[in-house]
Amino acid sequence: MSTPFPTGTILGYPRIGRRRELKRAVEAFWRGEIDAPELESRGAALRRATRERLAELGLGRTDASIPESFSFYDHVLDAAVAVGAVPAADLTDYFAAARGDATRPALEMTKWFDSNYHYLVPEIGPETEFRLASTRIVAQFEEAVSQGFLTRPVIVGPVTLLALAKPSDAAPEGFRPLARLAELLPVYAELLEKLAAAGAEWVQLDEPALVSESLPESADELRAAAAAAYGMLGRLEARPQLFVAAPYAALDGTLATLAATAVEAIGLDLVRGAIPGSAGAELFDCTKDALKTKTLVGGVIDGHNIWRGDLAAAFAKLGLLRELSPRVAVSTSTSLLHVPHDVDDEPQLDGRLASWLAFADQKVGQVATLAKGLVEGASAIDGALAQASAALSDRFTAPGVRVPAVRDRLAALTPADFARAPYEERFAAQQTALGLPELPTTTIGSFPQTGEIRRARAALAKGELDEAGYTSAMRAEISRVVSLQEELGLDVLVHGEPERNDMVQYFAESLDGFAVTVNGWVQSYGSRCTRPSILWGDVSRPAPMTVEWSRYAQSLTSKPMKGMLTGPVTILAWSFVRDDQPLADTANQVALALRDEIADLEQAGIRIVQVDEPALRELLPLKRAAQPAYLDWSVSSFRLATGGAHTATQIHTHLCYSEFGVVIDAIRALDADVTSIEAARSRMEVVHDIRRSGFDHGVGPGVYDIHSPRVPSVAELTELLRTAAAAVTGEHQLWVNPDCGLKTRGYDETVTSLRNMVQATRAVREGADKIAV
Ligand SMILES: Nc1nc2c(c(=O)[nH]1)N[C@@H](CNc1ccc(C(=O)N[C@@H](CCC(=O)N[C@@H](CCC(=O)N[C@@H](CCC(=O)O)C(=O)O)C(=O)O)C(=O)O)cc1)CN2
Ligand code: MET
Ligand SMILES: [Zn+2]
Repeated sequence: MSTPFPTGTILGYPRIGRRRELKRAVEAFWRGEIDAPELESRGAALRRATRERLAELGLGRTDASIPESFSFYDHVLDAAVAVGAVPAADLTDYFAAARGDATRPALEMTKWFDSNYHYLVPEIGPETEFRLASTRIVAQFEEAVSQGFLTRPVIVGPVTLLALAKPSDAAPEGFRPLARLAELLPVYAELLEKLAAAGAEWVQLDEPALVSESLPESADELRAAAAAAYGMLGRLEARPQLFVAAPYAALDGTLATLAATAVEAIGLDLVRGAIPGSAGAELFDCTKDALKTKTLVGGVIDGHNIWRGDLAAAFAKLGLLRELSPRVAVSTSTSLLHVPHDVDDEPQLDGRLASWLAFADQKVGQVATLAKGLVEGASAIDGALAQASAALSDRFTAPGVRVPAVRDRLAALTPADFARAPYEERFAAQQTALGLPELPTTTIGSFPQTGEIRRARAALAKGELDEAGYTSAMRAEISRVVSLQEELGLDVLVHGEPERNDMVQYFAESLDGFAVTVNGWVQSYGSRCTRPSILWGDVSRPAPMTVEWSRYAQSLTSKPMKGMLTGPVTILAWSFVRDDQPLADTANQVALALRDEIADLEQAGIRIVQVDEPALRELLPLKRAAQPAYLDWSVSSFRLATGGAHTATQIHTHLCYSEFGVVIDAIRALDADVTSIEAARSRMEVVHDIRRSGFDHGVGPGVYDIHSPRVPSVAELTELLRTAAAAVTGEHQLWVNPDCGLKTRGYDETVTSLRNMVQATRAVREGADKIAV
């Protein structure tokens, strides 16, 4: 008799640690302060604490309900290393693959589905040799066993690993890594056999690629791959039972594909997707029959947001799932990687707001509650369901959630509020107002966030430094950054953003309708974390947010100083957002606050304002049918934010994190006067996309990659600029800038890189007649 699937589980748990212990440990290792054995032992201590905590919160110690989802840096990298696709003999190699070193550049990093988590993109070609190169996950399972746990190892599935990989440099034109599936599967088979031999009852294979319509592979191709993969792995003799999880959206027709294989359990995201067989999610009879033999793991607790939510509705979904199979379990919709650890760890949060929230630990508690309901019947959890419902009603009616003045202002908007004067008119007015040279040089906003800056902010928070002391420290930094830019010869300056802990949290701290956390860290990539703000009520701006810093910065120079704001879509994407009204309405509330800020910046003498929207692509729905509506409201909110700017005020926007192809029309529709865009890692490919799209406003394709400490040479920058200048000709202006903000870089490399950038620009300007037009 094999062990049944646990009645309650989660797809994964935060791995950074309640106090960012993992960040501290890996960064200490990188600095050479601790050695590999010490890092290993700190990792082990964290894993042990996680298992103990999850058991305390109600997951079973020995029923495979605790996921083994630890990673030192990234779970996609872990899977790629395990199958030999990315060579890494030890931890030093492993981090070198992630971050680059003297011998190799870092792997590319990109967004994990529609989240603010970034994974490393493995490079796979016809030459890649797959072999079981690391059994770290087996060792972790054995480590758990030695502590008295029977956990459930979690691995990125073979289809997702290949679908997320990119072709290696050696691959021929048109090659897709998924073509290597047949050679990869035996390695997964070997790993599964080793896990079975170690005593694993269940293994979780994460296959979010199966829900996405935003990958190069078509749904048919992904389905065929899933059929091949789980057909083969299902037929293995000595294997653990397989749980295939499909988080982030509905499985749609791929559910039938998985149902037809021998996998024992299927995880459905029932927060994003409907119950199979319900309206709009039809099921054929043969699939219905096949599902009766599977455990259906209902992801009814939202892993991607922090609301306590409607627990009774979640339980009702499980009831509907039971009509499809006698074996139903409750889970989170996604890994809890996207949420902070514990609401009870936020003493500064308003008690009423806190009662509406569930972070990872509270969500585990919710899973345990619903599991109890599944086993003992609804009456056993009546009280808990009623409490959650009461908190939900309280949330919808509390003061600040619906503010009449904010709502009246939104209701009174007209189409004119979303449009500026025609571009040609703006262009002429701005040329007169700004008098910029050809190929104007600028940066994206932030300068390096030094330890000194962060320490000043920490001292302010602890009361060791007063407001005046903090302001003068930040002003001193702004003044240094302005002098540096003048010395470098840049044309459009920035103040450097030293006063911002984060480009979203900073605004959340000064807007009504938001709350911020103290310990609510969420991993963004590797050791980097953010504390997403909580957007719980109607948004308004009690006072100007950036004006005094910008006014001060402009007072130091006669060159134009860019005002620097974060756009509505990005503020939403990087916060936890209320779910009681359409995102479009929330975005427009944020937009109005930004619109007022732009007016105040103009009053303060600022002639250029940049409104960053790096997350425009991130929030794009995974399902095609939902994309047009998203693009419509996201573009509108940006236009509302910027639509009040004077004709002579130049509006810039900035986007990063690649794959612009699909959103290029939306970028054009933003109608920003100048758009700076990540391009260096793709060697300016994006410039051609821009040209093909008929984009005719100003554009600044990033000429160097700020995610790497490497300093680009003048020669290489000149070459890139010539490429860009040849592609971007016509009525609009080409701008020269790095890929993104410089906050994660050090000063040494920043200064040299910018110096080279300015020198390359001068070379291209002087040789302008030699550029093909
Ligand atoms: N929200 C968000 N998402 C984003 C980005 C972004 O900038 N913001 N950029 C892209 C890439 N993602 C990134 C995410 C985080 C960081 C990052 O640098 N994070 C910092 C924290 C930034 C922060 O909030 N800093 C605070 C708190 C800093 C801190 O840790 N202070 C120390 C004390 C000070 C000291 O001694 O250093 C402490 O609390 O222990 C501040 O400056 O005030 C980190 O992990 O280290 C960078 C890029 C995409 N998504
Ligand atoms: N203005 C911001 C900065 O320079 C834009 C960053 S986009 C992730 O840091
Ligand atoms: Zn950026």
